Amino acid sequence: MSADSTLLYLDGVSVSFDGFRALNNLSLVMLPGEMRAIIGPNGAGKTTMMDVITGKTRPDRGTILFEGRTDLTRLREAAIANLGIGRKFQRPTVFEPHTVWDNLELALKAPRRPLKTLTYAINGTDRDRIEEILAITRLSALRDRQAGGLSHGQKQWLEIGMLLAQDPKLLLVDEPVAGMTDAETEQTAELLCSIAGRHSVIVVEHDMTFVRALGVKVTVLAEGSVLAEGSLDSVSANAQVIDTYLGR
Ligand SMILES: Nc1ncnc2c1ncn2[C@@H]1O[C@H](COP(=O)(O)OP(=O)(O)OP(=O)(O)O)[C@@H](O)[C@H]1O
Repeated sequence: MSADSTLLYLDGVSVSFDGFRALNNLSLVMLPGEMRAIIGPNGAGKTTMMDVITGKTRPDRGTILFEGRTDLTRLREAAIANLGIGRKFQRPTVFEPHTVWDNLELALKAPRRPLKTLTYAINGTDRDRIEEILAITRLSALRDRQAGGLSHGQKQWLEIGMLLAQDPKLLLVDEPVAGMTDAETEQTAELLCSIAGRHSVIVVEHDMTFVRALGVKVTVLAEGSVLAEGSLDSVSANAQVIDTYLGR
């Protein structure tokens, strides 16, 4: 596929650590607005893939293009974040002493926004955007609650909301449902489905119930390369995927 119409284009990306190939000729294409689930065994290279996209790790070789033209391998982490690539790590990092609303307001003011000034005052548009994010993340009723008092799942949603406040074009989400209840897991799938389209989303997750609930194309990584790609049903029926990851 030509890179022109893609949001993210990885071609032949390799990374070695002390001679060990964490990514091995990895190629992957994401379209604007697409959500993709990445699965694979421990050590398959999922985190390393996120690291090369966000500039935390430099690939030894290969092409990584954003919006078909920006070469991410030449940019630093902050510059990549400024292009509109947001990342959510596994553990929630919200400002615990602050309220849910204040966390979202702080995120709106954070550096990605060109309007940031010391005299920033919240305007109606920002207020509407916070209301919208509260509704998406199901936190409207908890707006005045201290973030530290939220459940683990609610903290994860708040952090996703804080990333949404920065209006990313691409959101990378690492194991969002680890430690969540079944109900929270289901709600997280709904939340991510509701933001796909407006944002592209890459979700790394081991929880197959959650991946099924997302209902999106799945990429299976193993030994630093793509082992299979397609619907969860099709990759689950793939003999190599069963042998390497899902088990018989
Ligand atoms: N900075 C590093 N130095 C040395 N080896 C590393 C480094 N980062 C990753 N690796 C190795 O690269 C391989 C891929 O690791 P990675 O964390 O990307 O896998 P993963 O698919 O995210 O695994 P998991 O599901 O356990 O999170 C592993 O064998 C890991 O030990």
